[in-house]
Amino acid sequence: MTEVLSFSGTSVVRNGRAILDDVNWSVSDADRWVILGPNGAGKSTLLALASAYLHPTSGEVEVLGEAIGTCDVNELRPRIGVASSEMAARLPNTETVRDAVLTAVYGVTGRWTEEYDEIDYAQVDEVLEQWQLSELADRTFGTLSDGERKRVLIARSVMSDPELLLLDEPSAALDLGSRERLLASLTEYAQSDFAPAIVMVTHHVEEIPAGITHAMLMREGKIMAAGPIRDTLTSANLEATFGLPLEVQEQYGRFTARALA
Ligand SMILES: Nc1ncnc2c1ncn2[C@@H]1O[C@H](COP(=O)(O)OP(=O)(O)OP(=O)(O)O)[C@@H](O)[C@H]1O
Repeated sequence: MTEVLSFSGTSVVRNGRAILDDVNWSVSDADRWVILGPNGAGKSTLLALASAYLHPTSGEVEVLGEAIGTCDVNELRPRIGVASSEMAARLPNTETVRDAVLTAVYGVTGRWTEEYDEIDYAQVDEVLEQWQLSELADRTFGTLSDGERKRVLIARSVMSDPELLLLDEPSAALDLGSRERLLASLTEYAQSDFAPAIVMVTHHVEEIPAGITHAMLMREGKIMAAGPIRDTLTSANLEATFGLPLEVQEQYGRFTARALA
């Protein structure tokens, strides 16, 4: 097992407040993590560190064996796949689905004069097929439904065979059918031998695909609980994290949670 993420004593301070507070966490290449926590808990800040877009105020962050602050992030970032709403906002609406995925090879958005090899074209076709996008390959990004856009973002994030995959709310705002189809694809991907380490953020336990192995619960910049998912995603831990009595249930590797009356 190789360690792909290591946080030790990591804090991020903004306006005198620790928005991430003394976090110690490690992710190995076989892990698939979900991060949950109330609004403002620090989940996006954690992902920004993991994607090498933010430096800690104190403590250390190592990503794929490179220490943030001393390494060349431009060499590191292409090794990390990121699917987030920020990435969606950067993709031009006029870009075709094929090019929106293909341009991940150079880490750019908006195809211009870059040259691609046969192997890139073969790879893009394979990835589009894997994420059920082949029929949409020539459609422009701006004409897609929310569910289709989410698929494009994930396809793009896996296009260059990343060593670490970060998914920020991959199924947020999807209708039930689109969510379930996306979760089935994510489950298949997460359980495949070629998948990298995965860290996904979500607001709802119902949006955790089967195949996720570990969970972290955050509140006010701190880790409330972290470890193997069944040990971590307990009613007591969720109650402490979200501040109300909650009951969590698991069936067939999927979770549900509801407030206790
Ligand atoms: N640049 C900044 N300056 C000041 N405060 C910030 C800054 N960036 C984030 N914060 C604050 O840090 C806290 C954590 O933010 P973060 O976006 O990481 O939370 P989150 O768990 O992702 O929240 P959400 O679920 O709402 O997306 C929030 O209170 C936010 O307002």
